[in-house]
Amino acid sequence: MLTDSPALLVDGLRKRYGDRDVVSGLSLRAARGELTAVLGPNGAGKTTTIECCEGLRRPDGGRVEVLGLDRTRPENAAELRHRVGVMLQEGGLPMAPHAGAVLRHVASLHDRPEAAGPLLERLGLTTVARTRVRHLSGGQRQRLALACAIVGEPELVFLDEPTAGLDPQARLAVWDLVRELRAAGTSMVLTTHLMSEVEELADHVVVVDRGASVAAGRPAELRGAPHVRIAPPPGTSAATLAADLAAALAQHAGLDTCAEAGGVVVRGTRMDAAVLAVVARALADTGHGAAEVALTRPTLEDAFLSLTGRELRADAA
Ligand SMILES: Nc1ncnc2c1ncn2[C@@H]1O[C@H](COP(=O)(O)OP(=O)(O)OP(=O)(O)O)[C@@H](O)[C@H]1O
Repeated sequence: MLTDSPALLVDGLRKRYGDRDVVSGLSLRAARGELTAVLGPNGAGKTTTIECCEGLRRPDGGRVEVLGLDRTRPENAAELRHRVGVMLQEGGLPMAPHAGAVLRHVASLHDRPEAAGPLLERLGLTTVARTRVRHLSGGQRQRLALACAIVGEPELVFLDEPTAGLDPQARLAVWDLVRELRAAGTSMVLTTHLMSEVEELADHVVVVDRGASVAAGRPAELRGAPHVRIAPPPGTSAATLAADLAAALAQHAGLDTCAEAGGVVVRGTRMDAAVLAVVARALADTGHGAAEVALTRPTLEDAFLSLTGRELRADAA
C-alpha cells in the first residue's frame, strides 16, 4: 500500500443505469486528514459516485482507489471494510434490534473500536439505547448511523448528508464530532446540500454537476474574491454601463470592469471601501447613476449557483 496515496482517488468514473449515463467521467481527489465536501444539485450523481467508492455499486468504467487500494478488486474489500466507515443516506440500519445493541454489534466487528457508551452519549442517544431502531425518530436513526460509521475508528469516513433533517442542536453535535475526528487525523468525504455545513467543516470542495466534476478547490478559492457589483438603472443596459464605467475608471490601474449576469462587476486585487468610493465617483462621472452599488463578498452558494445554474433540473432526483 502506498502511504502517500490520497484518501480517495476517483478518475474518469462512469456509471450507467439502463440507457442513462448518471456518472460520466467524474474525477476527484480527497487528501488524507482533510474533510472533502462533494456538492451538487439533486440527481447530479453524488450518491452514485460515493456508493461506487464504498463498494456498494460497481462502476462501468474509470478508476476508484480508496486509501491507495483499488476499490473494484474483491481481494481489497475485507481490508477496506475495517479501514473505512460508511454512513449511508438511507441509514442502512436493521430495524428490529435496540439502538445500543446495533452499535455494540458494529463495534465488535472491529479490532480496536471506540467505547459504545460514550459515543451514544456524545450523540444524545443514551436515553434511546434500549429503544428498537424502528421506533427511533428520523434524527435519532441518523445519529445512530453516524455512530456506526465511526465506532471502528476508521481512517476514512464517507458521510452522505449526515445532518439532513436534524434539528439545530443535533446538527451542532454532529459538527463538533466531525471536527474532533478531523483533529484526530481522520479523512472524511461528505456530501451535503447545506452550504453552512461546507463553510463550517470543509477543507476542500468538489462541485459535481450532470455526472462530472465541474470545480474543485478550497472553499475560499471557490467563493472568489470580493468585488463591486452595480445594478444598472432602469433603461440602461449592463453592457453600456460597463463600457462607460470602464472608460471612467481607465486611469485606475488594476481595476477590471465587465457586464455579468445582468449587472456590472468591478474586480481588482484590493477591494475595500476606498475602491468602492472610487467606483462610485467614476459612476457619477458616467452620468448613468445606478439602482444599487455594493461591495460584495461572494458566498459559497453564489459560487455553487454560478457553476450549476439557477434553474430547477427536470431530471432532479
Ligand atoms: N438504482 C438506480 N436505478 C436507476 N436510476 C438511478 C438509480 N440510482 C440513482 N439513479 C438515478 O441516477 C441519478 C443520480 O442519482 P444520485 O442519487 O447519484 O444523485 P445525487 O447527486 O446523490 O442526488 P441527491 O442530491 O438528490 O441525493 C438520478 O437521476 C437518479 O434518479
